Amino acid sequence: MVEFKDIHKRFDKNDVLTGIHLSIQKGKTTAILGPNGSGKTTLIKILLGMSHANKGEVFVDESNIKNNWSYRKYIDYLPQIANFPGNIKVKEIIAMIKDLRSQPTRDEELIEYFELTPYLNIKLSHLSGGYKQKVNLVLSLMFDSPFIILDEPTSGLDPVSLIKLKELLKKEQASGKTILITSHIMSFVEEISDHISFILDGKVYFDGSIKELKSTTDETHFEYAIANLLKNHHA
Ligand SMILES: Nc1ncnc2c1ncn2[C@@H]1O[C@H](COP(=O)(O)OP(=O)(O)OP(=O)(O)O)[C@@H](O)[C@H]1O
Repeated sequence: MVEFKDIHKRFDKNDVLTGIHLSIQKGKTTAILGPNGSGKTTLIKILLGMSHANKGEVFVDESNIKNNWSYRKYIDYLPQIANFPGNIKVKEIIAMIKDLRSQPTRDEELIEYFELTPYLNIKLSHLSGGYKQKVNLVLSLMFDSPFIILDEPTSGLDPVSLIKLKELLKKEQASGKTILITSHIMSFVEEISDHISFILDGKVYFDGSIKELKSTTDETHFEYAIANLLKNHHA
């Protein structure tokens, strides 16, 4: 569904991505993992056209994104940091985002699901980090698109909300959606991902299933398998 071919990205003298080759399969959940600053968000932004690669190409459904941006309306995107103006109320930001894309939405269902009804008249700047993230999730998922990209969706969520998010994503998976996530919460990644792509030093260092990762690293625990990748790389 998505093919990254030899993606290079530099910020000044910082070579962040130095030849990323990666496929994202339709109907599967892929986790892009890697240490802080390894370029996960940058790669997502390149896919969304929010950042441009210095070299390389991205194909969505075999079409080069340079020539065709229409795929973006089939993507729901949760940014790592959503910068919404603080003086806007929750219900107002939801209405504004709805207006931007005149498509059917399931905002009411999601507001109820994340128990946001009592917060609809509260200004965004008055919300706690976890509630801001829940609003962010409603805004990102309300269009019910077939491809979901979630950059650190677990950020700030308490254990109950995290379970709710996992259950929601499992429903999305069952309905055949393609999901791309980044997260540093390994238990979350292990529970919902079919495929792991681990970025290190600008390249894809491991690409495969969790089972393959465990057998490659000879570790039975996912978190240790990831740590093992890093340890062996730096050994
Ligand atoms: N607009 C920018 N200008 C300059 N440098 C940038 C810019 N965006 C990202 N970078 C740099 O690119 C590198 C990769 O950043 P990115 O946010 O993609 O990493 P990440 O893997 O998502 O990190 P994290 O796990 O901490 O969220 C970092 O060194 C970051 O400082």
